[in-house]
Amino acid sequence: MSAPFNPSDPTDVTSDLEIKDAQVIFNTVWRTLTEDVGHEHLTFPKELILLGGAPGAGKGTHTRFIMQARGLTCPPIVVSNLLNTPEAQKIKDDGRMVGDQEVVGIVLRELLKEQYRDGAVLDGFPRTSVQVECLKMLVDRVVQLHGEYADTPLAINFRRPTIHAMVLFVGEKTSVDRQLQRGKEIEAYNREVTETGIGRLHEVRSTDLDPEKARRRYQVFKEKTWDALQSLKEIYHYHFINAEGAIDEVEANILRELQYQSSLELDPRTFDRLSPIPLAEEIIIHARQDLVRRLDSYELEHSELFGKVVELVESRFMPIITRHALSGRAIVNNEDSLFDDPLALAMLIDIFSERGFNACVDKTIRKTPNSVDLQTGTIGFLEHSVYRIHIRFEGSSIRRG
Ligand SMILES: Nc1ncnc2c1ncn2[C@@H]1O[C@H](COP(=O)(O)OP(=O)(O)O)[C@@H](O)[C@H]1O
Repeated sequence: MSAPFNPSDPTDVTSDLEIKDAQVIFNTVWRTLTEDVGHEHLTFPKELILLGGAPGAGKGTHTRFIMQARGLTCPPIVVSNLLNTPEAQKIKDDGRMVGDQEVVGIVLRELLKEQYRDGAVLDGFPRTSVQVECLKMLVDRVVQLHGEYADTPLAINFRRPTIHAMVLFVGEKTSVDRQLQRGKEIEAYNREVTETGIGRLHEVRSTDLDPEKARRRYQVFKEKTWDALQSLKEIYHYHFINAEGAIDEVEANILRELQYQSSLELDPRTFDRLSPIPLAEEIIIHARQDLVRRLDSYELEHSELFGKVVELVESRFMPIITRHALSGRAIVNNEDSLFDDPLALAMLIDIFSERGFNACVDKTIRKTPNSVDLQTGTIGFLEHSVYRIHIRFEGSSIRRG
């Protein structure tokens, strides 16, 4: 799945040395994990959403929204919260980055948890080009496991992984302003907790309180993380989000990016099975032209029947529908034998569509007893069809004078 390193490619920012580092780190982490949990428990999420962006870009703010959009209910994995040893804490306080081996080890172990089987959001990984290389190696291994377990009872735990990289972009000024704003918000919140004794104190990053440190964090992001995130573009579904705007604008940008992409996400066998069924957006493209063609063919080829259906709509349906003009909903029952011809029903639906109504028909068979065999006691029934037609349209918004 990962592209081989190509030194002549200017977009390939990873050096040979970093790849070697990554290989050593990844192999060490993978070996330890395999020894600890066993090969058949190396079950990683089916979907990984990698959330990247400058500090203050809004990763934390938008995580819940992104998870809802993807139907994920497990908690997000905030990588910096996992790095909570005293040494890591000191490094974070200085606005620097924790070592790759520690990060990769912790992240991979976390991803094995059952709750992330369908998908996980990783906030803040990968942050360096070595971490990107480790991620690629992880994905390659997971694809390999998918192949190994394909025709076994464990296949469902080893589905082909889908990787989305979502990068929220903001410039330095916004990044620094928002980090400091977050610092102020957390301080105000903590003051309230102290005064009222209600709630739990939140951790304040020292970089969120000091403009110089906040700027340094942004610089570290630009120098180490930005290119690493860019390199994900070549290999995974990459979503670049302009996150400079207001929260609802950013959410709209995210939603636009995360449109359903089943051809890329589903297992190829599942996709093949579903592909004969057209997508909704495909069938609506020519819907209007198709309707016009059908109506003209009714007029030209079945004018007598068409005339009768139009006449029936006018005399029997419209008076009832008109009475429901406020609500925009009417149900009309009809037992006319005209509709025993399926073409008449098709005409009815098309006539309503052309005039701006939505009609849908429910057919039931009504049985009326009409004879009894006195010898056997068997009752004979007369059957006839009843059509219940549900009509919807945009009702009047003016309800009172
Ligand atoms: N689009 C936005 N407009 C205004 N403020 C925002 C926006 N996105 C995030 N914020 C604010 O910026 C601060 C940092 O956001 P956060 O989500 O913690 O960033 P990150 O997780 O990327 O470091 C928070 O105070 C948050 O309320």
